[in-house]
Amino acid sequence: MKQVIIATKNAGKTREFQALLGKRGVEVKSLLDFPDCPDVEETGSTFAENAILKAEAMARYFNTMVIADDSGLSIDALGGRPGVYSARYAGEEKNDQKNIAKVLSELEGVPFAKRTARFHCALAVAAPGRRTTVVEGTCEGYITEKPQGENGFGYDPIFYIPQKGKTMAQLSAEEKNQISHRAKALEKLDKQWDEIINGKE
Ligand SMILES: O=P(O)(O)OP(=O)(O)OP(=O)(O)OC[C@H]1O[C@@H](n2cnc3c(O)ncnc32)[C@H](O)[C@@H]1O
Ligand SMILES: [Mg+2]
Repeated sequence: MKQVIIATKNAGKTREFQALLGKRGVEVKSLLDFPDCPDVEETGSTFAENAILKAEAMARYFNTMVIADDSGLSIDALGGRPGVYSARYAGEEKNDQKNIAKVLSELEGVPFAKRTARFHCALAVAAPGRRTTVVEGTCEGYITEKPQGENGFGYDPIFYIPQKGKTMAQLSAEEKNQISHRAKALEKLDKQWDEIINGKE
């Protein structure tokens, strides 16, 4: 089975890529399999910039093709925050519960109709000697008033999807992988998948 390195240290993302790419006949390694690999500073101001930074740094480090995911939540009533700061919104320790608590307190008193938000995912594919490609996907929803559901990771317990009548964390992994920002971005790579995997320009 062909292997692909996903340049992420996030266990939740890693599980989703294992399912999403498993379906495409690809085995996923993440940076959790390479504990010595360096951290890449996410200094970009967009998801795409950060995905490119992570993908290109890790493609150089491993000297092979890698895919990086930079993602996050944009809340309209907060002017798009937490945005590219989603992972570390409540501090450098990247604590999901604290991030959720901060968002909920900032949204206190905002009525449901004004709690619109979207998840973004930018995927960058980088390989030595090849042009880096970026694709993006989004998923629309509303921020709830309290967390609900145990599945997924990050902000999933407070992200309500009207079409499902559930939060992202109340969906099964399979259901999330049909509608998520990550799944949507990955679908955009499907046309070039053969080239990506086989390393053709
Ligand atoms: O940079 P890597 O190592 O990939 O891991 P990270 O967790 O730091 O990842 P990002 O920099 O892309 O930040 C993404 C954050 O956005 C949130 N997020 C992204 N995708 C999500 C999803 O599918 N469900 C819930 N929250 C998500 C979550 O808080 C993530 O930590
Ligand atoms: Mg990160």
